[in-house]
Amino acid sequence: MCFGCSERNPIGLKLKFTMDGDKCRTEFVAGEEHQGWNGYMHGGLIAALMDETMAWWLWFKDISIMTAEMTTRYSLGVPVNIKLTVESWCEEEKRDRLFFMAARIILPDGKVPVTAKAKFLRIDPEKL
Ligand SMILES: CCCCCCCCCC(=O)SCCNC(=O)CCNC(=O)[C@H](O)C(C)(C)COP(=O)(O)OP(=O)(O)OC[C@H]1O[C@@H](n2cnc3c(N)ncnc32)[C@H](O)[C@@H]1OP(=O)(O)O
Repeated sequence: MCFGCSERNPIGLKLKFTMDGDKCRTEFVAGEEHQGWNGYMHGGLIAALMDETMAWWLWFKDISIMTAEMTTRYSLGVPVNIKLTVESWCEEEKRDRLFFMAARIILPDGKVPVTAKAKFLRIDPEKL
């Protein structure tokens, strides 16, 4: 019952993903229950949105992974109650095992308040 994408997780984000060319995308509207500071989305949840969108890029290609490392750059606050677009893509792959991924959040006016980079390692799907 994934916190990011399961329809059955009662407190989950219930994200749905699509692949468009080399990008994986989802949309999300944060509510007041997702706030940190008043009116702004909690940074940990922003990271979760991006982690999940990068993981799904790999999942669409049938690659089972774990996040091994992630860096998030918060340049602007992310307001609640507006539609966010989250995009991810793969920047590099090493030995068919280590995937260098990137993601960004896009606001309705085109501003990019947060970007992330992460390393994902392929794991044996039987271990999931
Ligand atoms: C339906 C779809 C649902 C999708 C849901 C996705 C959920 C979102 C994704 C997540 O949030 S996953 C949860 C958060 N992540 C974790 O809990 C991961 C915890 N860590 C682990 O399980 C292991 O450390 C890991 C699987 C990442 C790696 O363990 P391994 O035993 O497979 O690897 P090992 O430590 O032996 O390292 C293998 C190689 O990778 C290298 N490596 C490990 N960590 C690295 C790193 N951070 N950066 C670069 N290289 C790294 C390591 O040096 C080594 O290089 P060599 O092969 O050359 O020796």
